[in-house]
Amino acid sequence: MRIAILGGSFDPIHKAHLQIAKCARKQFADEVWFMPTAQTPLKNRSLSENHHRAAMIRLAIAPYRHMRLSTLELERGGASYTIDTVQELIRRYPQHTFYWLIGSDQEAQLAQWKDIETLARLVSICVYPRGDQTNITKHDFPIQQMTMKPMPISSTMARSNELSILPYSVRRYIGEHGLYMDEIVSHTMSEKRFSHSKRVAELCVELAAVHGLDTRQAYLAGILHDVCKEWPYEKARIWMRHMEPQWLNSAPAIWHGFIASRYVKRYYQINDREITYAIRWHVLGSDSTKLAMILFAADKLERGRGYDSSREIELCKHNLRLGYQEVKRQQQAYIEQEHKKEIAVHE
Ligand SMILES: Nc1ncnc2c1ncn2[C@@H]1O[C@H](COP(=O)(O)OP(=O)(O)OP(=O)(O)O)[C@@H](O)[C@H]1O
Ligand SMILES: O=C(O)c1ccc[n+]([C@@H]2O[C@H](COP(=O)([O-])O)[C@@H](O)[C@H]2O)c1
Repeated sequence: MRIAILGGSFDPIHKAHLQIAKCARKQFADEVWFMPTAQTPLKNRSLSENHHRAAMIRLAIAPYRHMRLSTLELERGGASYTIDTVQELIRRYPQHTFYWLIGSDQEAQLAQWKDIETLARLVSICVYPRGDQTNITKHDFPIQQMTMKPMPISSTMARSNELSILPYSVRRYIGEHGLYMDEIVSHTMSEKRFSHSKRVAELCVELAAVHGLDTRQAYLAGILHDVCKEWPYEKARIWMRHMEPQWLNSAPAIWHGFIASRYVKRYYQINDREITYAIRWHVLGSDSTKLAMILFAADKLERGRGYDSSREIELCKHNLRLGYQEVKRQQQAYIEQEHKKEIAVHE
């Protein structure tokens, strides 16, 4: 059989990866195998855990009969040099002919690949166009230029909050496991607010650990709680009108909790009700769940707020309900004051 291999970090797999595989299948290959790297040579970024990247590939290729996942490089570990992989594939499957698929950004780097000339003798290297890149690099070895309608997308874009470039199943997986959330959230807000969100998430984890709660849930609630806070007023109003009409006449300063609880569910596929409930009530406060009390308190008490909150933090650790009530009492006056100001501005 003719087997086309698409190697990559797949952190995460996106729609252009699938498109390359579909084109290869249509153009010449009997099967396309996805080969996630353990460590990608020529890239320094540390990758998400192997099992997550492999699971997302499995989900993305599930609808396609001629696509498979190979975990050969993940199992081998270390730097994933393609020459080592191809030699191993030929040894294991002498009956097959192998082709190596790359995007045109990789073509420009081929001269730096380990033993590239030997590699080019063992497999046909097939280059798919990427974005609007049209330069064709000259090589001393043969390259097949393939055709595909260019798709200017990347895993980096997905990790920067452009989740529509991912198959739906992969989006769901990311939400379910809270992958990339720091990086994604950092692209939705100012640096200052992101630093605040990080500190809230860390304090949520600290308090959750003391009270025996799931620290992963606590971290996600903290990092996501302000994800809609910097939305423009008109955009926030549209969401409130459609999703939360009963709160539309409340102060806009308190909307972002309601909006974020809906938004993280819809856009990030965070379906964990503990998390969405805590986010929903982080501005007004709710003592219905421990996580909601923790997030409310951590938002006000995180250590970068510019005042000494150590007494209240200790109180929250010692007795969460008492700590929460104390913070709520201190915040009540502030919220009422903000409410009055907002009404005055928008009347
Ligand atoms: N939009 C695209 N068009 C064509 N080829 C692509 C595209 N995206 C990725 N590829 C190719 O798929 C292979 C695997 O890519 P990889 O998993 O590193 O994704 P990536 O989007 O480049 O990731 P990152 O943004 O993290 O660098 C590489 O050969 C790459 O050139
Ligand atoms: O073998 C090499 O020297 C080599 C150098 C750079 C990249 N590669 C392979 O190219 C594929 C795409 O890499 P990347 O950086 O786009 O994730 C992946 O399978 C890498 O192992 C291989």
